[in-house]
This record gives sequence, structure tokens and C-alpha cells, in this order.
Amino acid sequence: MEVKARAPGKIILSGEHAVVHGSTAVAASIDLYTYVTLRFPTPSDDDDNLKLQLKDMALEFSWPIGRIKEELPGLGCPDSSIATSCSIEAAKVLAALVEEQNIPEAKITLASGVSAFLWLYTSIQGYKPATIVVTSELPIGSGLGSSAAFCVALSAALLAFSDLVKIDLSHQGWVMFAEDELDLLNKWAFEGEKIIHGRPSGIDNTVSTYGNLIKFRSGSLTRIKSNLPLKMLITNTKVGRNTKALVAGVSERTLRHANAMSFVFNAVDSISEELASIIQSPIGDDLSVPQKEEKIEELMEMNQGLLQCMGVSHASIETVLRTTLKYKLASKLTGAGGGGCVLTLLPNLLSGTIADRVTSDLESSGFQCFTAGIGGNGVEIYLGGSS
Ligand SMILES: Nc1ncnc2c1ncn2[C@@H]1O[C@H](COP(=O)(O)OP(=O)(O)O)[C@@H](O)[C@H]1O
Ligand SMILES: C[C@@](O)(CCOP(=O)(O)O)CC(=O)O
Ligand SMILES: [Mg+2]
Repeated sequence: MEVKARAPGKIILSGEHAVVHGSTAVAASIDLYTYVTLRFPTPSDDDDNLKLQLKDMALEFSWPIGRIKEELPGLGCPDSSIATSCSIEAAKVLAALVEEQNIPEAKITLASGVSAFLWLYTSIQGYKPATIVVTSELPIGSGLGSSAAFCVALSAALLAFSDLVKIDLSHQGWVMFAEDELDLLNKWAFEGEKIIHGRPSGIDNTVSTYGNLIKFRSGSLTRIKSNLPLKMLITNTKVGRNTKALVAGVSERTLRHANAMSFVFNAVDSISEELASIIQSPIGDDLSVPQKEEKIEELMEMNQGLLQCMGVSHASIETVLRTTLKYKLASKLTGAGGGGCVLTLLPNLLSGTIADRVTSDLESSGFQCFTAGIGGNGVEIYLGGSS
């Protein structure tokens, strides 16, 4: 018995960090995915272990099911219809189960992802032996939502084997879940994100679950229909950083300067609202495509200035901003910042030569540039032969 799920990464067009404090943000899925394959052994396999293979990292973890039962009692008949939060005590047990796997020091940031895996697996499937294989097209820890894509794809594969999901087996290829199934899956993925991020807003798991372009505020989403073909250059500064630490840093600054920061968050809220309305408004009604793009560029620059105010920019990000400005292109960081990825709007009428020149200029500084399809489907499951 095997199932394969995939969940997309995302870009945040405006509102990261502020969204954790109640402001509106705008995000879109991108066509780079994390894949999770779940396989239950047959009796002839005679395997009583829970195995997690992180293929891209060449890492494999294994726990005897009996050991998990001993450490995490009470999950014999899990109720996966309600997403349960990991308590502080359970988090300590998970951390100990992960620690005994001796993750190499250079890859130790993966530990929180492995804890999230153990929580989601045992809470949804209980004490069944299985092998889970993970691969990803997303750079990890770069602001493109790899943590959420991991939690969403994992929740999808796990729930696909529960009674709560009814998959129409007559379909072939990548298949979407029903709306109520997505709601449950998203709640479980959020519980995983909490283990990795500490205090996530929920925007990343939500956009990875539902896909498309969304406006998100205080836990609820509004789908946006774009009337503007959006092209973004994504530049990975390759400076590693950790979302949990950056989110905590903004919260500490908010405690020190509550009043000033509330104005910053309010300004971000207005920027996101304006951005969403520009993207949605019919072309030509009010504004032409270039006029809309000019407004978006200005809003991106304003949002970047406010992210700097929050303390989450970085010298590498500033280098990207200066470089793209030489070509009169506007950029902003995306995701948690502190390094990671930067977005640059590529206007529809921009010549290919300029796009090539800015790309080679950025790459000569050691950055990596790419584009991605924006606003595609959210999480899906694969039915049929090999994919
Ligand atoms: N494919 C994966 N396998 C295991 N853990 C993952 C995977 N993708 C993400 N993670 C977890 O998420 C963390 C990165 O998340 P985060 O710092 O939020 O950055 P981002 O979500 O922007 O990539 C990793 O350190 C790891 O714990
Ligand atoms: C900074 C934040 O707004 C987005 C984090 O995205 P990422 O993990 O850096 O891809 C945090 C959140 O909304 O949970
Ligand atoms: Mg993340």
C-alpha cells in the first residue's frame, strides 16, 4: 500500500512577519514541490519500524514502533478528525527521539522538521510501521515555505490513508482533495508548522494547501483572482537563516517598541490590501498593465522598507536590492528574510535582454536566480502508475 502526495512552496508578495501580528498578507503558490511517499509494509516484509528517508539530504531515520509506543503512550487509536497540538511535554519526548538519531551537526536545523514528522505521523496513524520518503524541489530555509510544504504533503499522505478522506479512485494522475478534506489537512499541517516555527501565522501552510493567490489575515483566507500576469525573478542569496529565530526577533522588537511597531504593522496591512485590489481589478478599467505594475513596484519598495524597520533585512538582501535598482527594477525580501530569497517584479514589457543582464549581474555576486510558475494548484495526491 503506497501513496504519494505533493505540496507547493510559496512566495509572499506582501505582509510577511506583520501577518503574525494580525496584518493582512498576500501570497501565491509556486510550482516547486515537496513530495512525500508513504508505504505500509506487507506482513512478509517483517518490518516493525517507522522509517523516514530524507532523500535530498541522504539521511535516514528509524525508530522501532515499540519504542515510540513506550515514549508516546495513548496514541493507539488516534482521532485524526481533530488536529491536536503538541504539548510541551510531548515536544520534549519528540526532541529526545530525534536526538538519539544523531543528526550531523551541519544538518541539525532539520531536527525540528523530524519532530514535526513524528508528531503528525503518530497523531494520525498511531503505531503502524511504515516507510516515508521525502524529496523536495524547494531550497530549504530560504523563505519559499519548505517547512509548510513538508507539513502539508506529509499531512496529505497520512490522511489519504484515513477514513476521513474519500479519494475518487477513477481519476488518474495528480488529484485534488475535496474542500472539507483540505480544511482538515491544513489544520494538521499548521500543527506541524507550530513545531518548526514556534509562532506561525498559518499563511504558508494555507497557501500550500489551497494553492492559487490568497489574501490572509488572522487565520482566514480570501482567494484572489489575478487579472494581471505576474512575473517574479526569485533570487536566492544562499544566506542560511531560520524562520523561528527571525519571527521571535520581531516579537521581541514589538515588546520593546509596541506603539511604533503597531504603526508599522498597520502600514503593512494597508499595503497588502492595496496590492490585492490592484491585482484583482480588471485591466483597462482604471489602469493599464504598466500602470498597475508601477504601483505594485512602489508597494513592494514600501513593504521592504518596513521589513527593514522590523529588523529582518540583511546585507545580502540589500545587495540584491541595489543591483536590481540599477536596472530600475523593484525588489523585496520574501518569507522570513535575514538572507533567503528576494523577489523582483519583471514587468510584462521588460526586454529579455534586461532580464538576462540583471540575472547575470546577480549571479556574478554568487546569488542564484530563477523564475517559477505562480498561483497553481495546492496539495495533490498521485493516483495511477509511476509519476
Ligand atoms: N524536505 C524536508 N525534510 C525535512 N525537514 C524539512 C524539509 N523541508 C523543510 N523542513 C524543515 O523546515 C525547516 C526550514 O523551515 P523554515 O526555517 O521555516 O524555512 P522555509 O520554510 O522558508 O524553507 C528545516 O530546517 C526543517 O526543519
Ligand atoms: C515570516 C513569516 O511571515 C513567513 C515565513 O515564511 P518562511 O518560513 O520563511 O518561508 C512567518 C509566518 O507568517 O508564519
Ligand atoms: Mg517556513
